[in-house]
Amino acid sequence: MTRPHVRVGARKSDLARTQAEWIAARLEELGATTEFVGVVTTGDTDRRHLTEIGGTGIFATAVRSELLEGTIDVAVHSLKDLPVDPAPGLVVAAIPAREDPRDVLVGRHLDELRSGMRIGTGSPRRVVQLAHLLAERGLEIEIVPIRGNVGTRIDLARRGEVDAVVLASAGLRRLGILTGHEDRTILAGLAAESIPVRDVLPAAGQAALACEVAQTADPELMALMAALDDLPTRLAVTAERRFLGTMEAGCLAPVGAHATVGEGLDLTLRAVAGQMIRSTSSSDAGTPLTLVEGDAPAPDGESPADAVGRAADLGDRLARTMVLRHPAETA
Ligand SMILES: NCc1[nH]cc(CCC(=O)O)c1CC(=O)O
Repeated sequence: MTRPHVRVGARKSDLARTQAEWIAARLEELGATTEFVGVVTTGDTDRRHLTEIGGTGIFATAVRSELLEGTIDVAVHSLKDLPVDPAPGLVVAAIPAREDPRDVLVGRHLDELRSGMRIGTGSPRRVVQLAHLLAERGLEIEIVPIRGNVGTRIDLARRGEVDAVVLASAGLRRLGILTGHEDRTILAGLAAESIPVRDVLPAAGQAALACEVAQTADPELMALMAALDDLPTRLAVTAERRFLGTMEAGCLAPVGAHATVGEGLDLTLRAVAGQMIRSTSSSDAGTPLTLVEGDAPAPDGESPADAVGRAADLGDRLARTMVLRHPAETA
């Protein structure tokens, strides 16, 4: 029998390529041969701020077209960058076990932050939660909009253009920049500290990968995908993404959502929504944050498909609670 050959496509950034290579390595362990196909996306060529380019899925769209055209067999995405609405003709066939879902402050440890410092982040979700956290600690810190890939953002802190930046732990770990399990550490010569999820909730799907294939993919490829799928991760991200979907919030909305999966696949979901901040100082953090939390215990003898349904219902239910409690526009 010949080994299946899988063309694995992703964006061309270092992180996207590393993630695709990780998936390719898993597929090779399962007996496949693989090749990497790099795809250039609008998000990579347009230097404007992401909130200005607008639209969701600017990173995913180009990679998805390659799938639909049949030039690649599997698209590897960061799940948090993948629009919640399914793409016609495509299916997320595998969600492997998630990495550390937390954000990391790079440049200063949390207790080294002082009024007058500047923190760089382009994410509205991070802005609203950091502003709130810093104001609570009596700090007046300017939050500066930045963007760029992981290396570019770390360099801003290294060169002192900002005192610290905020990055996803998962990206840093996948790139091998962050290692070890201490919450406070040194990374590439800079202070770094993982921010507890109770202080800054991650983006829905953060730290998880999504392997997307054509609905018409052959059974052999589908079997490989099934072997990569991790049910606890799928349940957690299903709850988080359904929350986002029901809120009608995109990946650029100031919304965080994080689900944990306990013994026997019991689920807990916590989510936060802020309001679009126009000012960028943490002293003006009068913007209300609304927090909601809910759980969905697993019944005995539940099938995996029913568990996914339960996760989706939890996300849906919590989003409805959020919409009732949260005052104004969140998108
Ligand atoms: N927004 C871009 C992006 N998309 C996925 C990751 C990293 C890892 C992940 O969440 O899977 C990052 C970088 C970051 O937010 O620092």
